[in-house]
Amino acid sequence: MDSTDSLNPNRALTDTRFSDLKPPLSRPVLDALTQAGFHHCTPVQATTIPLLCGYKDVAVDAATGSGKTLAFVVPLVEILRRSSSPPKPLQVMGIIISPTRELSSQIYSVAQPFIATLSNFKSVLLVGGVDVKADLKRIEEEGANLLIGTPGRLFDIMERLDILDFRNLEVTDPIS
Ligand SMILES: Nc1ncnc2c1ncn2[C@@H]1O[C@H](COP(=O)(O)OP(=O)(O)OP(=O)(O)O)[C@@H](O)[C@H]1O
Repeated sequence: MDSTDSLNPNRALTDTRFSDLKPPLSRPVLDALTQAGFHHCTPVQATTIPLLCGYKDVAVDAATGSGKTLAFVVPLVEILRRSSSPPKPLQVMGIIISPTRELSSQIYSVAQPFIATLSNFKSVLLVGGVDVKADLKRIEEEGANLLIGTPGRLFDIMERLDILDFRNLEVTDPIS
């Protein structure tokens, strides 16, 4: 944490520990949070993580630095952990879209320790400024279960790579 972080008023912590949340987070995710030095939730995390873990649709508008990244990465990984078997290499289980390369890279880095708790699960960063052919080759060779990137590159990859299986993302329940 740098000196500006400790002065960041948007990141005030609540009394709620990650280990207090209901439904409870899994042990590997709690361990990854502890390892990263995160013990108490920010307000946006305390509010949204339980809702998302309960499969609610959530839209959040919160200040910069308020901890939104973990607020969606933690429930995403929790939900992925509920799957009884690891996905096939080209089975896409989730997509995180963000407007800039920098934000996508930041989300990708923050997500890694949590993604690492999933077995046989591959996340890929897909942003402009990198040779698209290299992205395609990497996906074909290593697989892609979670796509994190910017809209242009994600769309490009989806158009070019029909071997990716998006069927798991289809909405099966009407939103009420
Ligand atoms: N529960 C927590 N405890 C301590 N630090 C935290 C916690 N959650 C997030 N942080 C830290 O707060 C900082 C801001 O978090 P984050 O980048 O997720 O905010 P954000 O709301 O997504 O901001 P932005 O809108 O700029 O993307 C990061 O340095 C992150 O490591």
